Amino acid sequence: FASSQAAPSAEASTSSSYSIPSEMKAWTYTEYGGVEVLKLESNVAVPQVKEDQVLIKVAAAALNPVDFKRRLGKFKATDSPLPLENLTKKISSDRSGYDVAGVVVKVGSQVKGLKEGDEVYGDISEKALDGPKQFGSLAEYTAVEEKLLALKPKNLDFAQAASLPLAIETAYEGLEKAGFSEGKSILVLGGAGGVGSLVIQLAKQVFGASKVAATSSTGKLEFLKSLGADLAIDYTKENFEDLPEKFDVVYDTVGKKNDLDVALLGTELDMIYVRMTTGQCDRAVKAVKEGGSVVALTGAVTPPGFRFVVTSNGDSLKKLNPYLESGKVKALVDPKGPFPFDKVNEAFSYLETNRATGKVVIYPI
Ligand SMILES: NC(=O)C1=CN([C@@H]2O[C@H](COP(=O)(O)OP(=O)(O)OC[C@H]3O[C@@H](n4cnc5c(N)ncnc54)[C@H](OP(=O)(O)O)[C@@H]3O)[C@@H](O)[C@H]2O)C=CC1
Ligand SMILES: CC[C@H]1OC(C)=C(O)C1=O
Repeated sequence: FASSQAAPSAEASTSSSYSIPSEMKAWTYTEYGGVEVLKLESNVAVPQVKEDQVLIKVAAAALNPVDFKRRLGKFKATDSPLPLENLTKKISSDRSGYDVAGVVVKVGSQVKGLKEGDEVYGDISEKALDGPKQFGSLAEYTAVEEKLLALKPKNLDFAQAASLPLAIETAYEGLEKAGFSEGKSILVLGGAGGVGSLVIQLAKQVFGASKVAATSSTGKLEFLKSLGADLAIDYTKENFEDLPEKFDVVYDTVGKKNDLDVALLGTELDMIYVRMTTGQCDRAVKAVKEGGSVVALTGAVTPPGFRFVVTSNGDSLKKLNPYLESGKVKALVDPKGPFPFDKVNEAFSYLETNRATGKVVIYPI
């Protein structure tokens, strides 16, 4: 079968004391579309490790919106090719899943800092959109460059660890790019989501924010405060940009509203019309102080806002591990999960409601 993996050279990987199969169970899709194109296949090729990679026996994975956006074909221009099915129905690769936590079972010949048996976590694709790996973490095994991984925090189980990488690296990278620092104030749009819930915590616990405000719907306001938000704003009742207080940084994790949100909210039509006709970034720039920064993760960007795409980096996780191991920063697994491996389609259906609280995790695998 065709595969993006070059045939590993003899010295690409060392032998392993673990017995590793040639095929595995993995979630895959061979065409773009909704959750209905997702299939749990049992004859997917186990990825070969390159010299700088380790093979991980996956214990847990987490879902991110980029997974379903890719599956819908939103990024096909820069995406890796779809998996191929050959005559004997072998599937070349599996695709979904960036976040992984598991055990190293094989190391490439150039790997220096990891060994078999290490418990690790990370985001497996260095560039989320620019040629992401053709295989993903929603599988029994996955291959990842050593530089993208860190040892799992000792106090976290695999499900908690898997919930973190892409979201915490996005939160951290956005705060860094915004020049956020001690004594500054921040407004987090989408404070209850995977990224927003970590922006609140990092701003408070790692960067030393003077004030953290955040938005969510009515039922999640206390959750925002439990994360460290000093001010929880109910977006179904007030527009944050109308508040007199302005902030040094506004971190927008919401971007454009989608129809589904309107359907769910369903009340105060005027408020919804306002929200529907203006993206959050248009509004975010009205809440930032002169000379402040507006971080945008998705959708149209209004100056002085800027948008970036997360870069996976194990060193960021290593830097944040002490905050996780001390409990200052908490991993947040959405209480509707974790979802077992055979329920990934249900997990995606839930994530795609845009209502997840913290992270949607797949465990056990
Ligand atoms: N550029 C990049 O590198 C990255 C981009 N992203 C993008 O950022 C966005 C957020 O990602 P992620 O946090 O994982 O998403 P989630 O699926 O976790 O977001 C769900 C959360 O969004 C909240 N929410 C929805 N609408 C609003 C609103 N109008 N105001 C306030 N909160 C709202 C919901 O709270 P409630 O139920 O109260 O509405 C819910 O808790 C996605 O579009 C994702 O694609 C994510 C990571 C990296
Ligand atoms: C351009 C934003 C895009 O990149 C990631 C990782 C997402 O989740 C997006 O929407």
